Amino acid sequence: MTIKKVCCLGAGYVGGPTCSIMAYKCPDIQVIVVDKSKQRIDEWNSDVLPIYEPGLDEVVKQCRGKNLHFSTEIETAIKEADLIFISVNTPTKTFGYGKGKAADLKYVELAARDIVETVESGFKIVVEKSTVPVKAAESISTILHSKQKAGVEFQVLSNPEFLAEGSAITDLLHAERVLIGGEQSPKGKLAIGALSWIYQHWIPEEKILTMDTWSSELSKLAANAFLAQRISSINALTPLCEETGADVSEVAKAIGKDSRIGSKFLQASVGFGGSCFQKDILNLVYICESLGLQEVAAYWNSVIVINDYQKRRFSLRIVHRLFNTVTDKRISILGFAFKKNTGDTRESAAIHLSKHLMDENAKLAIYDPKVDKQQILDDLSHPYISEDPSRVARLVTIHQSAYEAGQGSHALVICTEWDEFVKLDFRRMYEIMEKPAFVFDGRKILDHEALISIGFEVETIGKRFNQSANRLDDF
Ligand SMILES: NC(=O)C1=CN([C@@H]2O[C@H](COP(=O)(O)OP(=O)(O)OC[C@H]3O[C@@H](n4cnc5c(N)ncnc54)[C@H](O)[C@@H]3O)[C@@H](O)[C@H]2O)C=CC1
Ligand SMILES: O=C(O)[C@H]1O[C@H](OP(=O)(O)OP(=O)(O)OC[C@H]2O[C@@H](n3ccc(=O)[nH]c3=O)[C@H](O)[C@@H]2O)[C@H](O)[C@@H](O)[C@@H]1O
Repeated sequence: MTIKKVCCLGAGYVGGPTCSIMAYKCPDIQVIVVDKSKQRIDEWNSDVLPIYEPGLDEVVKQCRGKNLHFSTEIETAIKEADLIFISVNTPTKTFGYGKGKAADLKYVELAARDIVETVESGFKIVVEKSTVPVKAAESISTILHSKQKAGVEFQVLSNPEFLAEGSAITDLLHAERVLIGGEQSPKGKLAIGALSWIYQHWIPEEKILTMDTWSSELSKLAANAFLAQRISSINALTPLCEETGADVSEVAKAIGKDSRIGSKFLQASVGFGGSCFQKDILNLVYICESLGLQEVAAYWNSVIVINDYQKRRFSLRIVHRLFNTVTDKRISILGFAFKKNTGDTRESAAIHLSKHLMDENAKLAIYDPKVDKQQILDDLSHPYISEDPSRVARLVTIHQSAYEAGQGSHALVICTEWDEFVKLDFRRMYEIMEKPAFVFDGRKILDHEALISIGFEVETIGKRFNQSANRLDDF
């Protein structure tokens, strides 16, 4: 079967970049990305794309209007497409059964209903790109088949996405693997073959793994759980390092040399953020609990427990080192995105850190090179973060540069590993700060010895400086 038109429901961090690369690599296919949000589609059609992702602008500019289109005409796009990706959001439920853990499949289900109500004829392949609980494809399939019109046939595939924000374009162009799960029937295999054919435009065939739908769905949750587990494992060693005088970077280097462990994803930090790790692990925990697998649920939940502990611990350390009070002290938060090279703040450690410091009445001067002012204010005004949003207006200011944020502050707190923070002129920064001037490096990116020689008091993750231990004793 030949695919001529592809449509994607959801023009977000996954739908947008994935379809842009698909259009770029498959000039013989028309790709239409649709979204319910007119504002988001308008932005995709403008010069300032709704998401920041290195390399994305160039790809979009090259294909947009040729074989890549962004539209709110959802029905038309669904009707005309041979293959439909569902790439909508699957947030953690905030109400009812499974509140705080289970994935909210409302948007996936609504997308499936949009499809079944719109399609009038032909064989349509529906591809679950969103990250979903195991057996979600089965639910989508049930919805599609329950209202299917005569002359219409659906096949549902699972094709989870493994891109990471900030490197999405490289990840998509050079994917280590593409996973396609589907029914092991002749029609299922036909659909798998059709989706595989699209990817084969740029991904070597041996990197395209095909399997049953449930294994594919579980593999996505498992991959994120394993990645997050590595971060929590290295972070769990950081308090030990700080207590004993060991250096977590040395420990990471030593263990990473063992090829069975490997060196990637061992960067200790203030805690992982992002829209998916926590959400997907909570989802896994919920599935385990629903199946009565309490020990397994507790095992995966501990990854989140350590992450929360790490964020809280770092905030406490800031308060402790600033002589146990930060009330009315100006603290510069450098970086608000959950990692560098993205403007995404979802579940960013900076939000939680800011909350803890606001609870202590600190005045926060925040700077991030890619996050909008309004986004920061919205994040901090969220009811989960500030019971009283007027506190945000009183305590938070947003700045245009690190120096502007640093002016008159008692401490710099590095929350995101932006390259520009490494290149700051710290002598200049030292001059404009209150004394003693503190640096809390939550990302371990700065030259700490150089900072100490300038006169800074330095704290970082997983390493104790003798100087700070002495000062703590003095206090
Ligand atoms: N953000 C990431 O880096 C990754 C995300 N994922 C998964 O991909 C899925 C999407 O994530 P994001 O792109 O980050 O979400 P997002 O929130 O950026 O985008 C989702 C979009 O879907 C739209 N939408 C919702 N229902 C719709 C419908 N019925 N028709 C058309 N549009 C609809 C929303 O308006 C929104 O713009 C999630 O399941 C996530 O877990 C997977 C891998 C990476
Ligand atoms: O399902 C998803 O959404 C995606 O989730 C992650 O991608 P992403 O969250 O975009 O970014 P990561 O690079 O994984 O970083 C996540 C968080 O962990 C932190 N991190 C990462 C690596 C590390 O060694 N230490 C560390 O603290 C980052 O700073 C960031 O806050 C996975 O890496 C992707 O494969 C997956 O597709």
